Amino acid sequence: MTDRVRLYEVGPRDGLQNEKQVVPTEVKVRLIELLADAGLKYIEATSFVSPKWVPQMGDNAEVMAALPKREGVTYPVLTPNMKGLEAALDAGATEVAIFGAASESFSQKNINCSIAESLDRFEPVAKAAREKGVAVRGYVSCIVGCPYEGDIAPSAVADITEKLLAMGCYEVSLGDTIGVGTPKSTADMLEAVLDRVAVDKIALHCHDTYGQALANILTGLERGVRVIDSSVAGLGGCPYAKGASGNVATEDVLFMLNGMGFETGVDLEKLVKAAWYIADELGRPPSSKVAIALGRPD
Ligand SMILES: CC(C)(COP(=O)([O-])OP(=O)([O-])OC[C@H]1O[C@@H](n2cnc3c(N)ncnc32)[C@H](O)[C@@H]1OP(=O)([O-])[O-])[C@@H](O)C(=O)NCCC(=O)NCCSC(=O)C[C@@](C)(O)CC(=O)[O-]
Repeated sequence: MTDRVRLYEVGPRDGLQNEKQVVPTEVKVRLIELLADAGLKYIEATSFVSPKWVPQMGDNAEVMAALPKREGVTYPVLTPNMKGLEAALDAGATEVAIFGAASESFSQKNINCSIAESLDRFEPVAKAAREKGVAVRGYVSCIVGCPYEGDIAPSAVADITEKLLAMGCYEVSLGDTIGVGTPKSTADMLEAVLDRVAVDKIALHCHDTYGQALANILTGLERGVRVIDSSVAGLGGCPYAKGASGNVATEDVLFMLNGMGFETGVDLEKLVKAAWYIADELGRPPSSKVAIALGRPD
């Protein structure tokens, strides 16, 4: 049996949230269509956060209303609190994500509360979502380094991961928000987490700021991680983490997984088409090696 990896596409949300220029709703929706055409089954579509904090996601309800209806495709959205959850449910979300951090300072900057307060906010969100049959994913930011505090203790990542799972998250995505991880720090962090949590509950979410993402993902794959977050064309960055530019590009991850014989169900050629589409819309080339190497499709 071929080993499967689930690619969880974050381009339309994590990828675009930091864009300074307004990206029209129809461009976001067309991107999502192209990603679904490429075979991606999890496409994080938008976030229900404060439009004052992240204006680019202010068209969340419009994006949700225009999503392509595709069998077997899930469009998760971020919901930091009950207000976000209610709006997401009204917009028809079937999967939501709560997002915490292993760093106190990052938690304050990103969601305006401490880690403990964030968990108090997430608890009712997770409960209400699950009561409505809506799946809940968890995120932990700053798994190896924080833009404000520097190195993060692996035990802090394990602590919050356990708490998010205890709240009913079906999996927790571990985010190297500013891409400072290396295979050594990623391995140390994973060792602490996997000591307490089953590997099939864990996803990796690597930013490629320092060119380490593929190596860090490989470190995760070698330890049994089989869900990888990535962003088409290498779009991305968190507005509350200076230097967080560039999620690992989905097409770079896919090229590696194909070469290693992993099954993903994603078509590289169609994915590269999506990468060039959004790059052209943003007026700059994709920041992924693979999209550049394969070139703009005819
Ligand atoms: C969390 C809050 C809302 C707290 O923000 P707050 O100011 O503490 O919230 P509040 O409850 O005091 O409300 C203040 C105002 O915001 C409104 N409000 C309150 N909640 C919502 C909501 N859900 N949707 C829309 N509006 C909302 C609320 O109605 C009120 O409006 P006002 O009365 O002033 O007009 C704020 O800090 C926020 O929106 N932060 C943005 C966080 C964010 O989106 N960050 C980027 C995503 S995380 C990420 O990228 C990392 C990740 C996941 O990819 C993994 C990784 O790479 O590490």
